Amino acid sequence: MNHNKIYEVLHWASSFLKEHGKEERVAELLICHHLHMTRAQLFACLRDELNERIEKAFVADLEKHVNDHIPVQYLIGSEQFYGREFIVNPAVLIPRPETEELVEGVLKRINRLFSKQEPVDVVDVGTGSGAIAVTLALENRSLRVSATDISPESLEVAKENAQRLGAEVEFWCGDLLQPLIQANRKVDVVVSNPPYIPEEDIASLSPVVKNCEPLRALVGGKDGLDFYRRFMSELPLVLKKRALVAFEVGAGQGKEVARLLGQTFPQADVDVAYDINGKDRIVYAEMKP
Ligand SMILES: C[S@@+](CC[C@H](N)C(=O)[O-])C[C@H]1O[C@@H](n2cnc3c(N)ncnc32)[C@H](O)[C@@H]1O
Repeated sequence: MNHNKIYEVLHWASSFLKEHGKEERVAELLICHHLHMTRAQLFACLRDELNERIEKAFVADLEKHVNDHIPVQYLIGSEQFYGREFIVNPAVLIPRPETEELVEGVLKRINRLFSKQEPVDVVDVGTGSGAIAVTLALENRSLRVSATDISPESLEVAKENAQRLGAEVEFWCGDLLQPLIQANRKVDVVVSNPPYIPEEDIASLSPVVKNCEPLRALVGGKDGLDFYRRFMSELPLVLKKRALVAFEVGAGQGKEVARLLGQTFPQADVDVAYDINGKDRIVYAEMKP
């Protein structure tokens, strides 16, 4: 029996995706996943015939992506973050490239603010897949990293990522910083990419985001700022005297989050970092004794 060649199926899949307004590169990502191959390996065997069972599974996934808007990362079960592969499923937000900037900024500031001799305690609040906490722990092995999330399902994914990637992270299930407050834990660094999308903006998000990613990971109340406001009463209870706070924010939120931090910590140096398009991305507050 004659089977379709890989390049023929790929060609058909790319047109199918294009026709439905989806990115054509999804075809390559999905076929590599089904063939258990890297991109380079795929290109070396484009003229081979595609096994019928694999073709069916591949087409079924393409249809889920086009018809049900399931993100390709959930279909293949992983996403790259800071050069590492993180497991993802619909219980967690797919880590975004923008959040890599937050990790980079935090690593730089930790090096500048804290002496190499003292242990630095860091907590990632709302860890999701664990992308931030695990990356910090792997990039700077001397950090003592903990992470919290309100969702036990998210924490399962984060724990699996920590274990597979060989990172030591202590996980806590609970509301914002409450697990640490109750354990009377103090930390040097609080980092968070909390839900920050205003309620009314959810309707205008792409179906891939609003129908598939957990709403609890996205919505930050009426104006998107609920989580930052709630942080202001909890941060003073966990932070040591010399400390760093780093929050990812949505476009247009930097000024208000900076104001909240300045009001809560009048001695702090607060600054907003912008992305290459000039949108506010991260607010940092550095407290010195
Ligand atoms: C925007 S996602 C960020 C996920 C991950 N840190 C990242 O950057 O990819 C926000 C996370 O906050 C968690 N979350 C929502 N409400 C929370 C709460 N009250 N306390 C702790 N975590 C919460 C969600 O479950 C979700 O994992």
